[in-house]
Formats: sequence, structure tokens, C-alpha cells
Amino acid sequence: MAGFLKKIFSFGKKEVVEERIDETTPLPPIKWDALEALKPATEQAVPEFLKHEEPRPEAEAAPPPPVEAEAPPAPLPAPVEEVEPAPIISPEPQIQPEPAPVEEPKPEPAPTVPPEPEIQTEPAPVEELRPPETAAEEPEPEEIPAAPVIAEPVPAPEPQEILEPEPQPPEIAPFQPEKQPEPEPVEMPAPPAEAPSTAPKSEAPPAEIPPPIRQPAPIEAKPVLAEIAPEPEAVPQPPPEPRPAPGKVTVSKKVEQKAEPQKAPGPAPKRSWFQRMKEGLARSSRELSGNIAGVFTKRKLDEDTLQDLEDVLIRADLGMETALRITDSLAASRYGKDVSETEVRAIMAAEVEKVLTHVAMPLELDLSHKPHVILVVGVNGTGKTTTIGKLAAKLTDGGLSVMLAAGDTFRAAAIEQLKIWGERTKSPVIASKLGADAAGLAYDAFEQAKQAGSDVLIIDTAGRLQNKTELMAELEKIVRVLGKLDPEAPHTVLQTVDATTGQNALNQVEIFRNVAGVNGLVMTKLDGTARGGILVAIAAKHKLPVYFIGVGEQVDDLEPFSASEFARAIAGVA
Ligand SMILES: Nc1nc2c(ncn2[C@@H]2O[C@H](COP(=O)(O)OP(=O)(O)OP(=O)(O)O)[C@@H](O)[C@H]2O)c(=O)[nH]1
Repeated sequence: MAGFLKKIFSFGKKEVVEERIDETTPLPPIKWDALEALKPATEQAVPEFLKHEEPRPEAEAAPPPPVEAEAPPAPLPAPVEEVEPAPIISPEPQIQPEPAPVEEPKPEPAPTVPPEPEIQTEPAPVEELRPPETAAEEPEPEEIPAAPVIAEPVPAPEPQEILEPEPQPPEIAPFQPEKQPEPEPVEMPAPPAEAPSTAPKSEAPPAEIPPPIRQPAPIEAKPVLAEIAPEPEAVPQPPPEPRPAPGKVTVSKKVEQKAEPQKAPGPAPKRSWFQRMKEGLARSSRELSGNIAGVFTKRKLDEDTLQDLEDVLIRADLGMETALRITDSLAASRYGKDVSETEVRAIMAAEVEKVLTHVAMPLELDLSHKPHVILVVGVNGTGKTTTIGKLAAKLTDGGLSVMLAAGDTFRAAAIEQLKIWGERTKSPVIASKLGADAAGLAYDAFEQAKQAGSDVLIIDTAGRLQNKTELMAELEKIVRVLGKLDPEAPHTVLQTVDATTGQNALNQVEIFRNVAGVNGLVMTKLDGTARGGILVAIAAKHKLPVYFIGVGEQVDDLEPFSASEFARAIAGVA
């Protein structure tokens, strides 16, 4: 018996197997009691083999010719029931094909032979198993398909279903009835979960049956399950189905909404005036607020901070006068105290509003004059023609009859541009040949407007500052000629001021005020400029009415000027 036990142990060890060959002669009688006592030891040895040979199960498919022929007959029941060598053979049962060979060669040589072919075949199965795993891990696309596959087995609770596939291992259990006691089978089921997911991906369902046998080996399958678990979670996200609906709906709605507003009268869909002005002055406000914040970071209000703030305000084109008003007001209430940027901006908004309040007034037209003549002047490119078009649109929309005069006879493009605005606003345009006398054109237009009974005549002019003398002579002549028909004409002289010009705008107003008697301003291009503060400086210095401000090139981008809104917008106060 002792020799026999030694043989058994040696049988468990591959190396000793060779020794058995010598003892093959006498070993017929087997005592089950002794073998059962040995089971624990053998079982311990088994797990080791299993870990290494786990992939072997696949070998079944590969070595089928030699093993299957023998094994199929009675591999499953035989190993366990008939002879307990089964426990010893237990490693083989994992390989399934082995059990048969073990029975036949009870002598031992047989077991030695099968393991080798299995080992040879192992690499193949391992590759088979690994490829799907790695493939699933490396390329996500493969994982993605896996999700749908999982969705199938997991109609309701995926995690549970994933566990369900584990029961599949039970199929493996029948093949290894002896292993049932082993705890591993429980772990094994986990891998099956992977197999089902991967198997269905590339292989047909029938091929899935073999994979479950392979699964037993990879414990790594568990993490895969964990990974799969989240995927199922994504699967339960049936909400994705509703997503497409809202996505499509929103897109279509947006498109419709955009289309409708365009068709409808511009004002309906457009943002509030304050909102648009605030957006237009965003750059000015951001830069100003940022600089103010930089001054008052971790500093109390003292002479230095006040001086720094004054510099910031002047650099923002607000002008010396307004800058001093703001710093004086701040010092009066907060000197020596901690001052936040918010407090400074609030005081700034209040002081700016005070400066602008006196110039923010609506444009009034005296319709007792037929027509009320509006002469528009300003430097080239400041927005004269565009502003004329916007204003004409407002007037015609208000029911007034408007006539336009292309007084900038030096630029063909200016004439054509005005004609376009005339068509858009359904206003007749009086124009002459290029280079014609601007004063003569203005006179003719005035007469035609009188004859037509127009409510308003808007005259465009050239704005060449390159030749100040010539410009002054031309503008003076226009005013003089218009006075011949109506001593009070032109009734309104509007100057367009480009906000992006900065401090230069102050000089422009000075020049045109003296030459053409400007009595009102339109600040253009306040949208997107960081120099909106110039409007405050112009208002403070010239105290000319600011009727409108332009915040865009569209017809409705001309809005009445509001001191409080402009002050809040540029100060960044809600
Ligand atoms: N962003 C913006 N662009 C404006 C605004 N007003 C006018 N513009 C643009 O400024 C450019 C010059 O405008 P015009 O109306 O031709 O200026 P102008 O003073 O008549 O110029 P001349 O005909 O050369 O004398 C055009 O491209 C206008 O679209 C405004 O408020 N905002």
C-alpha cells in the first residue's frame, strides 16, 4: 500500500509518472478507503493543475481525434464513480478529454500521455480565449458590440443576468461532477459571462458551448464582469431612446424658431435692447471690470488706489472729467476702507449715468417742416450711410414718408449703398452723377421732398477729413443752400461717431460741430469695441444730445440711447 500511495503521489506529480512505468506490473487491487483518505491531498494538487491547465478545456476541441474517440464513451461517469483515481484525475476532468484516458490506462501511462497533448493544445485555447478578451479590451468598438450582446441576456437586471450565464457552467459541472465540491466552479461561472458576450460576437451560438468550458480558467473574467456590469447600466439607459426624440425635436424646433423670427418683424424675436447693448458693450465692460478688479485686489482705498483707478478709467476712454467724478465719489464714501470691485463698479455706473443723463434724449422731428431736413455728417466709414438706412427704416415703419439724398457725390459706392437702403425702406433716393456738386444735389432733393410732401429728408454727405478746408467749404455750402429754401434747415445735423475710434472721436466732433453745426450724435459700432467709454467723454465734453447708438450692421441695430442702461452695461452692473 505504501508503495501504491507513493505511486499515487508520484502520479500527481508529472515527474514521478515515469517511475510508475516500472511499477505497472502490479497494481490491480485498489482500496477505496485509502484513496478517499488521500483525496484532500490530491485535491490540493488539483487546483494547481487547474490553474495552469484551465485553458486546456479548449484542448478538447483540438485533440478530439485522439481523446474524443476514447473519452466520449464513458469519460464523465467513469472517472468518479468507478475509480477514485478520479480525484487524482480531477485535473484531467477539467481537461475533460483526460478522464477517459485515465480510466483506460489505470496503470498510469495513459494519464501521462494525455496531459502532454493537452499542454500542447493549451496554447491554442489560451489564444482563443485571450484574443477575444484582448480584442474586447483593446478596441472599444468590439466592447461596444458586446454591450448589445449583453443586453440580450440581460433583459431586465443585467448584473443578475450576467450571473445567470454563470449557471451555464453547470453544463460544465455535468462533465465534472466530482468537481462540484470545488469552490472554483462558482468563480468559474463568472468567466462564462465573458464567453457568452464574446462568443456571440464573433462566433455562432453553437460555438458558445465549448467556450464555457474554457472560461473556468480565467479568474480575470470577474473584473470583466464588473466592467460588463457598468455597460448593462448603460443598456438600461433606455432613456437614450427618448433622447433621439428630444434631440430631433429640439433641432427642428430651433430651426423653426429661427426661421420664423427672420420672417416675422425683426423686433419680435430679438433680444431686449438692454441685453443687446450689454452684449455689445461686453468687451468694454470686461476690460474695465478686469482692470478695476486688479486695482482693488487686497488693497484699501487710499491715494494710490484712487490714482490707479483714475488711470484705469482714463484708459477706458471715459475721459478725465468722468474719471475724477468717479474717484471723488468713491473717496467720499469709502476712503480708508476695503473696497470691492463690485462697489467700485456700482459707483462708476452711478456717476456715468449722471454724465449721460443730460445728453440722452430722443430725436424729435418737427413735422411742421415739410420736410424735416436731417443732415448727416461724419468722417468716412463712421456709419453715416448705414445709420441713414436704419433711421429711414424706423421712420417709415412709423408711418412717415422719407426721402433720401445721396450727398456723398465722391463715392459711387456710397450712392449705390444709399439706393439699396432706399429700396429696403421704400424711400425715394435723390442722386446725381459722380463728382457732382453736393450742395446742388441737396438743394434739388429739398425741393423734390417739398413737392412730394415728404415728412423727412435725410441727406448723406461726404466725410473726407484729408482735406479739411474743402470739406468745410462743402458742408458750409450745403447748409447755406438749404437755408435758402428754409431758414431753419437743416433742422437736425446728426454726426455719426465711430466708437472704435477712441479719443480721436472727440476731435471729430469738435470739427464737424464747428463746420456743420452738429446738434446731435449717433454713436456707432459700440458692438464689439473695448472703447465704448468714449461716448461718456464726448458727452461730458460736448454735451451734445446722443439720440441713438449703433450696435450692429442690421437694420434694427439702431436703438435710442438710454443713460442708465448704457451706464450699467459698461460698468458691468446687472
Ligand atoms: N458693427 C457695426 N458696424 C457698423 C455700424 N454702423 C455702420 N457699420 C458699418 O461700418 C461700415 C461703414 O459704414 P457706412 O455707413 O458706409 O459709413 P459711411 O460713413 O457712410 O462711410 P462713407 O460712405 O465712406 O462716407 C459699413 O460696413 C457698415 O456696415 C454699427 O453700428 N456696428
